[in-house]
Amino acid sequence: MSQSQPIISFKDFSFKYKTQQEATLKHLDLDLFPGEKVLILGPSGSGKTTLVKCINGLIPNQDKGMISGKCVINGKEINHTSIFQRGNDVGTVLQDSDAQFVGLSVGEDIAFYLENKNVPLHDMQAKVTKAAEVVGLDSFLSSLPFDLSGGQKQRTSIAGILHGNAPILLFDEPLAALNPSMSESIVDLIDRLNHQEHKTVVIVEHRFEEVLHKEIDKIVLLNEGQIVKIGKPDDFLKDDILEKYGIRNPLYLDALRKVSGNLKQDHDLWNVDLINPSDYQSDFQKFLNNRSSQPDKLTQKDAKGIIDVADLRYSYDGQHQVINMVHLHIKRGEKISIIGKNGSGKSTFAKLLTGILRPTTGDILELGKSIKHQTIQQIGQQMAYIMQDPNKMIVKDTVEDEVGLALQLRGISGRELGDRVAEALNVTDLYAMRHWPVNALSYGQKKRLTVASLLVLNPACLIMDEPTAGQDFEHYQRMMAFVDHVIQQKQMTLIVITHDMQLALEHTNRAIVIDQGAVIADDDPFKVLNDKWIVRQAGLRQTSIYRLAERIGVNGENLARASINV
Ligand SMILES: Nc1ncnc2c1ncn2[C@@H]1O[C@H](COP(=O)(O)OP(=O)(O)OP(=O)(O)O)[C@@H](O)[C@H]1O
Ligand SMILES: Nc1ncnc2c1ncn2[C@@H]1O[C@H](COP(=O)(O)OP(=O)(O)OP(=O)(O)O)[C@@H](O)[C@H]1O
Repeated sequence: MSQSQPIISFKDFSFKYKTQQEATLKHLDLDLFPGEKVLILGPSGSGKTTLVKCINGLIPNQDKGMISGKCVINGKEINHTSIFQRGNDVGTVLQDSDAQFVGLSVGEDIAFYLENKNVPLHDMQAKVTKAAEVVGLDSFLSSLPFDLSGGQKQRTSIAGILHGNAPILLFDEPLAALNPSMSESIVDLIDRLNHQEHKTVVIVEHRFEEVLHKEIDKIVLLNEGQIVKIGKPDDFLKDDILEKYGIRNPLYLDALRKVSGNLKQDHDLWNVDLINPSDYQSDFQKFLNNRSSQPDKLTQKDAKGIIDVADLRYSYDGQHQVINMVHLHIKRGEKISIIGKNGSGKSTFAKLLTGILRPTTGDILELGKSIKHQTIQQIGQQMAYIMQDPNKMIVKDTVEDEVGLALQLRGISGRELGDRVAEALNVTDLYAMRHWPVNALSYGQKKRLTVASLLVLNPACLIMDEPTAGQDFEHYQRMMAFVDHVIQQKQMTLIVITHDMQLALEHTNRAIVIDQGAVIADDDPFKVLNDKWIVRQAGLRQTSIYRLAERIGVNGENLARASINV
């Protein structure tokens, strides 16, 4: 790789948003060279997205503020380049794929990027079809954006940049909405664009283990708007620097550290396939001999049922069956993950449980009663649905008003209202902030607020859509410790919809796997991930711990259970 001229260069660069008192990026010095693949890591709020915006032109063209120092992208200073000119140098995939849709259909959206380059029509059709095939959306070319699942939208925006001419590609959390096996394919695809088309690639992603599926040239670690360290992945993995900054190491490295104490330093640590298994075999055998490989006793054996699904079917258009579930029984106190491919029907199922959608045929019994004749408010009283983005749920201006809203709508007032709001605020650790305006809360606090505003109703079940997506490890741990605490204190059932296999293993004791609307597995999550057929069929990923077990020659399910439960 020629290191003559950087393609992205920051020299003593600072940026302060117009509305902020202090600079968000401070005195950055960073050179990235043509053909490099770079990962930007850092805790939440460290300035990663702000850095991305400087590269793709949103700063200073859309987000105004004060710049000092110099930032040059492909030979042009950012102060003197419009956002359209920058589009020729930089292709971007954003975290919020809703915001990126410009076409009326998937095909139009992908084509939009080619139209700009005056591609002849027949070439364009072939290129659009090819791009859609690469991301597994060829049968969705005429679908409307609003008819797509979250992950399908994200795949469309990735397809859109495949045939552009921009030499720099930016990916801001590209994997957050993708099912695990698709995210592996996207990491492969990014690697091909980097190696075969010589694109310079900059990725921001919290799912570090999944990005490391292919080699990264350089990691830039940011904290509070400053660069803490630049280096190769192994420079970060051999000690605990990432954990210090709230970033989680790959699971297999955690296991190696727990079991063997010190890592053998002479290996490439970034890839589980490059470690030397014989170095670790006896340590792992000893470790497993000393530990139980039995699943946690399911304390819910005698618990009451709260959800019964009977011959449930749902279709949006009267033709395609999106949900097709024969039978499902869920008890009080269970902690369940719903996992499966993008578009398999997970969100549709959650919307049926909460009364947002109504079954085409069949029924759901909740606490023994059919939901057929219940209103959405009545169902919501027992089934609390927490969407992924708290900003889409909050309607009131202050914390206390938001939490009281659901009770007021049900005619509750006076002392009872005050007591129940105070209790929910206490459980969620928001009582001290009860008079705060909602917009002064951080993302994590807003998420807790959405939980509080549904907890006041004393629901039987908390249904959470990707509770930890887009959050760094520290926030992830805090969020899940909080959820575990609430569930236990209130004896509730937890249902999480997630693509995060680590979350399913660590915080749930039953995984329901959905494929094309049907349940194809329903078991202990450690067992589910040990079944290669299910993993492949449902687009899951075993996590690096199972691969480590395979290399060392021990049982993957036992190793994952023992090392995660240490
Ligand atoms: N449009 C904006 N106007 C004012 N301040 C902003 C704006 N966008 C971001 N900030 C501030 O800049 C800081 C860094 O935000 P940024 O989104 O760059 O962080 P991040 O590292 O990408 O975080 P995350 O991992 O949570 O996405 C935050 O403290 C935020 O308050
Ligand atoms: N409003 C809608 N109208 C028509 N079809 C829809 C609509 N919403 C979703 N679909 C389709 O229903 C299927 C299931 O979508 P759903 O959102 O339930 O999937 P999911 O498993 O939650 O996916 P993801 O993991 O990507 O969030 C998909 O094929 C999707 O295209």
